[in-house]
Amino acid sequence: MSAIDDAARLVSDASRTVVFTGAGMSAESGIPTFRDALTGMWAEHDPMTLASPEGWRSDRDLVWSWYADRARQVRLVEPNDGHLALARLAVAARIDGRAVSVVTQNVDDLHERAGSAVASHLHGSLFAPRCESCRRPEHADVAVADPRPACPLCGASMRPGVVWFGELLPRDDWSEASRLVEECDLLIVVGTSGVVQPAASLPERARSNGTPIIEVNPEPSALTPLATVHLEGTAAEVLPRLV
Ligand SMILES: CC(C)NC(=O)[C@H](Cc1c[nH]c2ccccc12)NC(=O)[C@H](CCCC/N=C(/NCCC(=O)O)S[C@H]1O[C@H](COP(=O)(O)OP(=O)(O)OC[C@H]2O[C@@H](n3cnc4c(N)ncnc43)[C@H](O)[C@@H]2O)[C@@H](O)[C@H]1O)NC(=O)OCc1ccccc1
Repeated sequence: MSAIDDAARLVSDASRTVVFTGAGMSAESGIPTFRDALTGMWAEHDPMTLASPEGWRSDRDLVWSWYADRARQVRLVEPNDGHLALARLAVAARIDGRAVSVVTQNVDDLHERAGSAVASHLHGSLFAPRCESCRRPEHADVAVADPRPACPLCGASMRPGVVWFGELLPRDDWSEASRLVEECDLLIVVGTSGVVQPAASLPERARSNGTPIIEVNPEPSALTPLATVHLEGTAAEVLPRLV
């Protein structure tokens, strides 16, 4: 039996599937992966600096503009066949009482725009700006505002609603993701290099529970050794073949 047949059987036998996605999931929509995020005018910046509290404190305008640029980019693209296949998988599963939950590291809204209910945005969202002081949330449209807006309530600066390196993950999203992975009977890992913690510990937890893992990635990743089945291909090519 081929790897795709093995994977398709695991998918059809599972009753509680979790799909854990990274930047590779959105690559075919035209959103560069994190490692390639710095193309064009941002090429001269270090992502870890831009995506950190230190980077923010040293240049709020630069960091805000980077995120506003990324939010505008996401609004210009569409979910790809991989996103659409996952939404279909969840609908098909729900019909016969099974569950498919999406846990993502991505800060774009392409899963939602494809029709998936995202159970957990581990690293926040480009479209959830909030006040850096009173934490007052603002409308998604504020995320693409340039220049950087102030909080209408306390006058402090708005900040992107993402999780920066060195920041704790949103408690509810982390506990929901941990619960779903603990209880799942299949984990599908799509388009992640598996190097960012604590997110990358979730597949390790599934593996230690003996849960089968399907990995979809054109390259080997840090998570490939954990995979029961590694499907060497892209999200938009492979996922439709699992539905
Ligand atoms: C780099 C790493 C070593 N550093 C960390 O993990 C740090 C520090 C750390 C904590 N614990 C540790 C333990 C050990 C070592 C380090 C640490 N973690 C943190 O800081 C976390 C917060 C991490 C969250 C950071 N925010 C992001 N994003 C939001 C912002 C933004 O987006 O700007 S992370 C960001 O990068 C990550 C990128 O990874 P991937 O998604 O995997 O993307 P990547 O580009 O790497 O890979 C793409 C993959 O797709 C594949 N691919 C490409 N095309 C396709 C395709 N078409 N189809 C399928 N696959 C494809 C490629 O082959 C590749 O494999 C994503 O998670 C993304 O969200 N906070 C924290 O732990 O707080 C408490 C604490 C605090 C201080 C000290 C200790 C503890």
